[in-house]
Amino acid sequence: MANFTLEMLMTAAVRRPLVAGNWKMNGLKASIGEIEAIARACDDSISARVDLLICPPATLVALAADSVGTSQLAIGGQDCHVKASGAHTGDVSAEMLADAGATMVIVGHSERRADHNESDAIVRAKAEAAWRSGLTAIVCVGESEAQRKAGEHLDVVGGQVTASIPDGATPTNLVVAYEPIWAIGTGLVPTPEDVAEVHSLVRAVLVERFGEAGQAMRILYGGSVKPDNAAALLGAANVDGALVGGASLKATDFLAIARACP
Ligand SMILES: O=C(CO)COP(=O)(O)O
Repeated sequence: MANFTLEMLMTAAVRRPLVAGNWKMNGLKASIGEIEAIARACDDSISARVDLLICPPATLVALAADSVGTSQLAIGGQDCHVKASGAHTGDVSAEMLADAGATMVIVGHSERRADHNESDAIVRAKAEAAWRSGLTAIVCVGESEAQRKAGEHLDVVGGQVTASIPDGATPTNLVVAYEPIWAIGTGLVPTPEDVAEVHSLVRAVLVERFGEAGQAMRILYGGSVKPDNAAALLGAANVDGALVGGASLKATDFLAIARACP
């Protein structure tokens, strides 16, 4: 029991929360003021305990990275190609995102898996591409509503974590985001107990594969996180931050979620 308590204290100290905003296909140059407002707020007490990241559309990554300057707000991409360059019209590589000033990239978001037929193997290759360019990969996993109703959520998420994360993951180059598909953009949220159940499973899979390093890897929750439910969701066991969609488009809402980190 004493060991267990010590371990929990140590891991709590190691895992600094990350609150990340995924702007999806939203945002024009005129929206950069929201990112600047978040960057300014980063200079206060928030940045002392929480890492903040905004992933704008690819068209705004360079502008956003320039705008945040030396503040503590990081800028990321929402997807990357598996290759660094080549004949892939319309795609963006991890190398290009890094060149534009990004330090992280989301891979395997359920909208990419659904809209672009991305398999676990492709997501894994994208995470490797991210690492080759020095980016941290935020690997997304999550079950559908039908899978949840059938009681398959743990099997589905465990399988995705195993198959989507490459060998060589570390607490620095990998973040996992659990985003139940049925909670994205719907206003439906799992209970903190339901979130803790899945995050504990993800933690166990990471520790089994990566040993002690798995204890230090961050696992974010995403899906209808708002200022009024953030404290409860972020307080659940093994939740190390949030991946926020709609509520990240407004600096005030995003910052309220960041401040709700325990
Ligand atoms: O998909 C999400 C973040 O990647 C979650 O989106 P919402 O916060 O809008 O539900």
